[in-house]
Amino acid sequence: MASYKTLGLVNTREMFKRAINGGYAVPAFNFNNMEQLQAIIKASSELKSPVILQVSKGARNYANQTLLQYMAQGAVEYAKELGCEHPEVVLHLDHGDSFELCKSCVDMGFSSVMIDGSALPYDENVALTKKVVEYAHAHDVTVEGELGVLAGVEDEVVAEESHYTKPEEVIDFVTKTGVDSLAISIGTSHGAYKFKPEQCTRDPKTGKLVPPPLAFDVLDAIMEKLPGFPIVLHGSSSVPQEYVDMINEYGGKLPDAVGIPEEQLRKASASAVCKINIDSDSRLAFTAAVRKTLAEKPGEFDPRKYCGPARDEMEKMYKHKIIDVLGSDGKLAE
Ligand SMILES: O=C(CO)COP(=O)(O)O
Ligand SMILES: O=C[C@H](O)COP(=O)(O)O
Ligand SMILES: [Zn+2]
Ligand SMILES: [Zn+2]
Repeated sequence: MASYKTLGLVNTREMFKRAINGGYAVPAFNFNNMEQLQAIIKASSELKSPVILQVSKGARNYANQTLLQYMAQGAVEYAKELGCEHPEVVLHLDHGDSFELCKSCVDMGFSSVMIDGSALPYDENVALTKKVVEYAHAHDVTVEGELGVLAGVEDEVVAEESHYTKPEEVIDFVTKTGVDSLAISIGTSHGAYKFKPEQCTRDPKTGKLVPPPLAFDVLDAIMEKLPGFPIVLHGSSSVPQEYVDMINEYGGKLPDAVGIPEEQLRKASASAVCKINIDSDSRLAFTAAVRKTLAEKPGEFDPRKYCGPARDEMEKMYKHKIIDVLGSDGKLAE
């Protein structure tokens, strides 16, 4: 049993209050390996941004839960070495799917957990989320719940089955469960293929796919029901075309990958959306740099020689998100 406070981590409570009042969003970046974590901490520390380190169930299986916990603890110290006197780092469970998993993360020193009951019938989602909240709050750990279903590979939901969050449900859900933040569905989805080509139009000049806009009317209706309440957007990678092109140029095959235009994420960041989840863009940056390096230097077999450039590319991408999209640079409390 470890308390996140002894690990130097913080929960999301104050962080989200400031983000809503300040009109910006805190980046929630997933990590599965050392290079991603280094790039996230370097970007957020140098830019004096609060940051949420997200660990999925898949990440725990891939990297080992104990190792990840110590890595996050080490990340706080690394941030200090980089000149951040009081770093604000949250260690968050992404898409927790059971009470047991959430409990185990709380017990291991996570400062925030998501319980994703969005695919369950409404009453079961309420009951499960409430149970997690009761346990987590007893340890001062904050909880993210979810209403509405995202389309996407990870959710095993096809676009037609996704549905937007119902604004008429949000007050009841938040009141009954006691969650600290709410993930909503307004048209984002997980992965690098957020929209089918037939859902998009094509830019006549570039021939690139232009996705349909997010449902900002639904977001507005939710904000009206829950004034000042922290809202979370999942599936918010923009799938930068430069990475898709680079991957395809160096032997990859990502046809018609398309994400959320950054302009829309900027607009969301200025609203009550105070946490924006980005994972796929990091995978794309990493893969693009590795493919390029190995294609240009076929004799290379030292992983540092291709993971190093991949790490640099991710750091550049994270910095761009922080400065140009979410606006969380310079927002540490210190
Ligand atoms: O929502 C996410 C993690 O929970 C990540 O979304 P992306 O796949 O768009 O990066
Ligand atoms: O929600 C999806 C996140 O991008 C995590 O993905 P993962 O489950 O493959 O680790
Ligand atoms: Zn979900
Ligand atoms: Zn997600």
